[in-house]
Amino acid sequence: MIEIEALTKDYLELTVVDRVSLTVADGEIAVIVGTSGSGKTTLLRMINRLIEPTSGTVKIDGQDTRAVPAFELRRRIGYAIQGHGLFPHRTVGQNIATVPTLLGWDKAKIAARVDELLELFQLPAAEFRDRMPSELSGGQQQRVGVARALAAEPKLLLMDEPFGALDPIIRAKAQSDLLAIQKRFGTTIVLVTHDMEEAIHLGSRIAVMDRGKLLQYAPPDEIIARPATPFVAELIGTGERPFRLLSLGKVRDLVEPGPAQGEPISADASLRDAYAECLWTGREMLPVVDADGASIGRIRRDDIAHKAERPQ
Ligand SMILES: Nc1ncnc2c1ncn2[C@@H]1O[C@H](COP(=O)(O)OP(=O)(O)OP(=O)(O)O)[C@@H](O)[C@H]1O
Repeated sequence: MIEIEALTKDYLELTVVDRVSLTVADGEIAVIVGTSGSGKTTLLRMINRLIEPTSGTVKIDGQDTRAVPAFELRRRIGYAIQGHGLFPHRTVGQNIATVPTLLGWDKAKIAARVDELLELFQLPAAEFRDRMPSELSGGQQQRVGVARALAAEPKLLLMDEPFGALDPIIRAKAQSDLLAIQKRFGTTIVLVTHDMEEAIHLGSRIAVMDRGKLLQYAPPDEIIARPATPFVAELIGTGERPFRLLSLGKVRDLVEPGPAQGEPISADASLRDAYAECLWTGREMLPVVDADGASIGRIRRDDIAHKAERPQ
C-alpha cells in the first residue's frame, strides 16, 4: 500500500505539487490524469524519490520512503517511461536483466526470468533475447521497457505515459497486456497519462490534477457520474460521458437467455463495442458467445442504452 500525505514540491516560488494526499491499495491501478504541467510526473517521481519532496510523506507498506536509501528504493520499485529508455548498447536480454543483476540474482535465475518475461510479452525469447533495441519496432521496444521494469518482480510499478508514443492498435494491445500482467502478478501500479480514455480503461481509481492540486480521486464510474469540479467534467468531455460509462461495462453483465440473429459478440467485449455493433448493423439484439465460442445468450440494445444513463 502507498500512503501519500500532504506531498508538496516547490521550485523557488512555484508550487508544482501542492499538498497532495492519496492512498493506493495493494493490487490497485491508480491513474494520474491532468493537463500538461499539472504536476503529474513530479508527483509520480516523488514516490521513488527521483525527485525529492519539499514536504509531506510517502509511505510504502507503512515505511516512510525517507528511511530507505534512494538507490535501494528505486531497485525495489519498477519504473517505465514513455520512449522506454532502454540502454541502446545492451541487448534486449541485458536490458531486462538490469535490476536482477544489480540485486545479485544468480545467472540461471536471471536467464529464466528474462525468457519468462519475453514470452509473456509475446516476444519469443530465442528470437529477441540477443537483439539490440535498435533492431526492434517502437511497440516491441516499449514492451521490453515494461518487461525491464517488472524484471525484479516489484510489488509496485510506476509508469509515466508508457503508451504515449504508440499507435492506437498497438496501444490497445499494450494496455490489455498490462492488465493481464497486473492480474497475474498482483502488482500495484501508479500510471500517468493525459488520455482520459486510457485512464478509464486501466484505472481502478483516477486522480485528477490541476495546477499542482488533486481535484478528485475516485473510481472511474464516480469520476464520470459525479465530477468534483467543472474542470474534471471538462476533462472527461460532457459529450463522451455516456460512452465512457459503457466502456466500463462488459457484455457479460447484461446477457439474457434466448436467441438472436447475426454475427455474435464476445461476453468480454465492452458495452460500448456492443452498442456500436448494434448501431452499425441495425440490430436490436446480438448473440453472445463465451471465450471458447459457445453461445451463452443475447444482449439487447435497449438494455445497453439504459446503462449509459446518468447514474443516480
Ligand atoms: N526542475 C524544475 N524546475 C522548475 N520547474 C519545474 C522543474 N520540473 C518541473 N517543473 C515545472 O513543474 C510543473 C509540473 O511539471 P510536471 O512535469 O510534473 O507536469 P506534468 O503534469 O507531468 O506535465 P506533462 O503532461 O506536460 O508531462 C511544470 O510547470 C514544470 O514547468
